[in-house]
Amino acid sequence: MREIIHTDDAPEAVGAYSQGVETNDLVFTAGQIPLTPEGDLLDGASIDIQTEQALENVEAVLAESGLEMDDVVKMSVYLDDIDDFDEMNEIYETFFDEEAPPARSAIAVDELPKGVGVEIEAIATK
Ligand SMILES: C=C(N)C(=O)O
Repeated sequence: MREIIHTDDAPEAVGAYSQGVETNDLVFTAGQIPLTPEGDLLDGASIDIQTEQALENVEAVLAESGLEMDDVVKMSVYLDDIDDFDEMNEIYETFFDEEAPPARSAIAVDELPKGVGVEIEAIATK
């Protein structure tokens, strides 16, 4: 089983990908950038605002599958600038149970789509 997830509560894809894909037991979100569901790109915003929007988008895609952030098993965070790591973490941690957050990778990359500062994706279990 492979089911495409789509919700108006997360932004439309900016390329040839689905907002999320559901399999029997797992939900994979696309990398979410700080783009609002209405299509406003927050590329000039501070990294905490960008992180919050990206995570709200992840949350919305998961919600379409009936899942919550506590169902996430692995997060991947891509930063345009590793100096944003601490500021990203301050917002990031507010989205999860502080005793049992998911596994995570946080990686600085050369560039991100649309010139944003952060892109975040999740793998969640049903
Ligand atoms: C933003 C993306 N997830 C992409 O371009 O693949």
